[in-house]
Amino acid sequence: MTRDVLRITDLTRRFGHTVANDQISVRVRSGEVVGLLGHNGAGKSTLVSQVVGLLKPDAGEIQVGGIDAVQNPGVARRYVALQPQAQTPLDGLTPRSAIEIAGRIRGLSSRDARAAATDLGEELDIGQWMDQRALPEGGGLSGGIRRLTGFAMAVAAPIPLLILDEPTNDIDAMRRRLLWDAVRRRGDLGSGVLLVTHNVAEAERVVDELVVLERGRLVAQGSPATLRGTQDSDLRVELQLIPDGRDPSEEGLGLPVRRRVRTGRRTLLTVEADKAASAVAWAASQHAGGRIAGFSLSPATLEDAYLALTAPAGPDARLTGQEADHV
Ligand SMILES: Nc1ncnc2c1ncn2[C@@H]1O[C@H](COP(=O)(O)OP(=O)(O)OP(=O)(O)O)[C@@H](O)[C@H]1O
Repeated sequence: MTRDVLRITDLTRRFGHTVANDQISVRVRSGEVVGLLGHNGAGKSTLVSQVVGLLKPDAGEIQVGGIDAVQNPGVARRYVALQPQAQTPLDGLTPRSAIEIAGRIRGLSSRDARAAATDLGEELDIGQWMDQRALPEGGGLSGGIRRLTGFAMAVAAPIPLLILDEPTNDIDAMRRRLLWDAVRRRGDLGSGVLLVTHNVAEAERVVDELVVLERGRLVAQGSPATLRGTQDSDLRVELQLIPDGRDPSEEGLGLPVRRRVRTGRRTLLTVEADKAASAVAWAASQHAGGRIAGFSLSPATLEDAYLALTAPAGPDARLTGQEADHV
């Protein structure tokens, strides 16, 4: 039976006049990967810092593995492993020794810690750097290898709750894929995973649930399919706008559009599959008339929905949100 390894209820934290977390409720069950999304300053790190006892909430509750983490942060901390957003300090250590130390701190025997380090070196394809020493000021090991070592340290021993804060920063595309697989595997092995990321497109493939924060508030929560808010058959028409930035879709296409999101010189239109032919015909005529620079058709993605959910308000907004239902 799955159980909650993290239960956050009405969590509120202020810094002066800034409400960094405003009555946020989130749960993570064992075996579940929950993505925490939000733009810079949305309140993600503030939430994580409170879960691991680095900050005290102004109000609300945090339970980690059934322990009250606000009243007993030291006890709750035993149930959590955190890979922080900042690089883990490694100077003077090799990845192998750092991972072994992390495993020993988490209660593994020296033999099991050695085996865990070797296995993680293979899983993340960092075997060739495992015995290379990290030197001061970023010497000895690249940022990506340091980041992967930080991940391996967090997962060196099984843990009920794993918190990963931007684990894919600095990592090349091939190893990023290995890392996402490794994250999913930790969930499948029974950990609850809270994954803080900006990488919506890649996270979509590994998360069970998503929580979206925007300026301290929880603005959406649910499975990727729910948040996409569209049918699987829906399609996305992407318009590349001409340099003067005019968007002819603002004047209407003459057909229903589920969602319209503008980012810079790009507009993303989500349309039902049976309207795709009309939408493409419209886009082709706009292109032929020189009113757009180009267009493409592809499946609707979670990223489009995320951009719409977190669109800034106001007349100067560069994004147009979900209220643009029919254009
Ligand atoms: N120690 C602090 N003192 C004052 N304000 C703070 C402090 N920590 C965070 N804030 C403010 O709280 C808000 C949320 O910040 P937080 O770091 O939690 O966002 P975030 O979603 O983690 O951002 P990022 O993606 O950039 O890491 C921001 O407005 C930030 O300026």
